[in-house]
Amino acid sequence: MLVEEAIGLVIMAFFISLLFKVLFSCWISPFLAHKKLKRNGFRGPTPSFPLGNISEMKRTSFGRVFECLTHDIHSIVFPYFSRWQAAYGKIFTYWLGTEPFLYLADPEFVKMLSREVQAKYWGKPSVFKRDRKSMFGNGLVMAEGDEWVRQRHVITPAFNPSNLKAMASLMVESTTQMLDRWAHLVLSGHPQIEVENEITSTAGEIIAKTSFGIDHISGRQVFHKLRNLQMTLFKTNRLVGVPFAGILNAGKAREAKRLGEEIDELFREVITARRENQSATAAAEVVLQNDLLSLLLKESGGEGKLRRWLSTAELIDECKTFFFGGHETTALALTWTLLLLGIHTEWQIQLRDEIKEVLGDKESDFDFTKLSQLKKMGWVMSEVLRLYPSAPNVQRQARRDITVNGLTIPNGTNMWIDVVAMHHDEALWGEQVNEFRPERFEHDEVAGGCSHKMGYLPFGFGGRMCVGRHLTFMEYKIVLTLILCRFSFTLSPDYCHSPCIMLSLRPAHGLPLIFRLLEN
Ligand code: HEM
Repeated sequence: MLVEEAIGLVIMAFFISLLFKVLFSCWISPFLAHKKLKRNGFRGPTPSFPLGNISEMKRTSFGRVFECLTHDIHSIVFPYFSRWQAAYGKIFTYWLGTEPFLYLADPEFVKMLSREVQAKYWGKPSVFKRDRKSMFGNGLVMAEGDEWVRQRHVITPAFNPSNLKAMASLMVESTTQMLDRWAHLVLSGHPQIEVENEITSTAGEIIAKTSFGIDHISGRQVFHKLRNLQMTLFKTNRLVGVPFAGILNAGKAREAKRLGEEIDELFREVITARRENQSATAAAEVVLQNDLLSLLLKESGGEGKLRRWLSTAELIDECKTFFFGGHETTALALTWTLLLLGIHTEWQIQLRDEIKEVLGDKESDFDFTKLSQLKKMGWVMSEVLRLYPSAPNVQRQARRDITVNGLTIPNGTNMWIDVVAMHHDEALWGEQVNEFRPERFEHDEVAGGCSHKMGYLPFGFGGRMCVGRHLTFMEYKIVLTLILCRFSFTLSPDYCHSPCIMLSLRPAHGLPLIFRLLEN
């Protein structure tokens, strides 16, 4: 009898402690954090627990088609932030489930924050780390502290322009295959092409080739599984930040986990084969492939904190990070560029003239080391990333209490820097803020004449700024040059303007363009 009573008491104690934990994480802890943020001077829409402000955020115009082709997109893609900005200004708090977020669209505040916290001491929101674990693992995007410093030191040299140059031929190869397909379609009487999918899969192929090589059979399988994983994760309607919400999507979560494990296993094979190959050819100091994985494998040595070496598990996470961080962002920059050039055909002519002047007449003789001389193309890219930034926000998490301008941001608060809002802020850019005017970058290549240097952040800021941006510059210029040399294009009447956010900023209904082959 005594034993039974004891067991009963243990079970009861277990359930009481579980109940307390649930109550604490779903209600007490968020309630205290909410009070603290209010006490520290931050206002914002009232949350309900455990959903926070998610209900209002779900009421978006996702997929709605806009009659007029406006570039004034902030209230389209972030209607809830736009409403809350009108009520609370450019700095306010909101809640994703039980996670507090500080919304920032004030460049001066971001500048002060950046001065206050060095890159190494920034956190990345734990809630997103958990949610996107199968995509990024503990790779560079999610790493923090000394781990981040070590990874960044090993990875940065791989993105040196001299290393990247060797990848130009991989980019030309994939792009040419895509353009041959387009030429065939045009010649067979189908000049209308849906370019978003085309560009995204070509950019996926380019990033896979430049990151880990896909000629090897395992590399190709990894590429297809990575694409599947992305579809699985982002087709799910998830309640990020809401405790136990994963249970509602258990099937999808299991599928993502399974795909993640299969991808890791395939990468392990690719990496093991490379390591074996590498040691076999070490004496001859041969780099077998011109990709990032080969360069990272070459970067080894040191111990402890200064260990300039990535384990197989770390290399797997970095390859996944490059794939997910690098291909859609670049593909969307190109897609939005084609939209804008399809409308502003005078810029197609200007860019073609520039290509002729810098690279000459013959595509087969192009010297891609001269890409940096394509200045106007650089302005076009910057202007496209201003109006339609592929990465629409930058995220951080406080790892200690941070005081800025007399306001204390409590430890653990997530920060959401709204890049779309700052890039469309009339107070920063003037009356013509929503017009496509690449020439604004002519006399100010870095900030396009924005009245605050932190008002233009397509690649983030501070020490955590995008490590892959030079690869993007190169890929963007190569792909666009090859397109412009073979085709002229206009926007199809079938295009439906509907910018939306699905992790990145994309056209919800794709981008159909009408192509015409140029005579050489
Ligand atoms: C148009 C193309 C791209 C855009 C708009 C973009 C944007 C960004 C942004 C906004 C960040 C966050 C910066 C911050 O937190 O301050 C970032 C980080 C990062 N990006 Fe990119 N990116 C692009 C292309 C690429 C490519 C091609 C790669 C790699 C192949 C890449 C790899 C990374 C990595 C690894 C980080 C994490 C850096 C760190 O935290 O130290 N990105 N990117």
